[in-house]
Amino acid sequence: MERNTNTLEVRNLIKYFHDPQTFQVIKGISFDVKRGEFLSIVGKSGSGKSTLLYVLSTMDTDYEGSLRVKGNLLTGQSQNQLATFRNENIGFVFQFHYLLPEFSALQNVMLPALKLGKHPQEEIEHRAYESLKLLDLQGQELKKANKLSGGQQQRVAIARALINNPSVIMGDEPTGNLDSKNSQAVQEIFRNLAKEFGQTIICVTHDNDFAANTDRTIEMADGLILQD
Ligand SMILES: Nc1ncnc2c1ncn2[C@@H]1O[C@H](COP(=O)(O)OP(=O)(O)OP(=O)(O)O)[C@@H](O)[C@H]1O
Repeated sequence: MERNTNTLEVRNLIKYFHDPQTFQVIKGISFDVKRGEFLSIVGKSGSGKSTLLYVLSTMDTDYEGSLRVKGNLLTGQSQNQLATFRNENIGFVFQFHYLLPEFSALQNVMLPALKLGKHPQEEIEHRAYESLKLLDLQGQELKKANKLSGGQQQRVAIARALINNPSVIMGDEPTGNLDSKNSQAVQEIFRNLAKEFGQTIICVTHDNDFAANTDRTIEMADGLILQD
């Protein structure tokens, strides 16, 4: 697949919240994200970044406009179809990693692939080891998640996001909980994934250094794109 194909296409996206009064939180935005692009989304608190990411991730389906990922029109698909699509194509990394604390790093990473149910357990385990190795977590595989450092836990969360080999990785403040050294390590990992494997990375961040490290930054203000 060529690098200048679009992984993501957003057209005339509008979203309302109705709590307590109806207001337009996303006011009609359109953009494309290319394969292998590392994109950051920045903007003041309340500008609509997380809301946008929820729509892009297909978790929020209550919007107007259209969303295509890898050429598939996702707007209007059923929750079941979207869940399958997400599991196969989109990886998530959050500020708080939501690992299962009593499960090992390896088990945490294997879970999304077991859930997908497309491959035998031994193959999934092998891929989980590979994924953890890629994130420099060799030797930590069998430790319980709650026995790992914050930076290690976040890298386990990234390994988990990678296990199904998603075309798109989305992060909501993925380094928000890390010190600058660990944050830089995570940025480096994302950059390499984009460059080497052509994965498309989209991260909401408050961190200007993080944004400066990405290929492209979309700045949101009041539900619109202020700068791209
Ligand atoms: N579920 C909801 N119901 C009603 N209003 C909401 C809901 N979620 C968010 N909002 C409002 O929508 C606006 C955009 O919120 P959003 O979380 O997208 O902003 P953000 O740019 O991600 O902010 P931050 O940087 O603080 O995380 C805010 O005014 C917020 O109060």
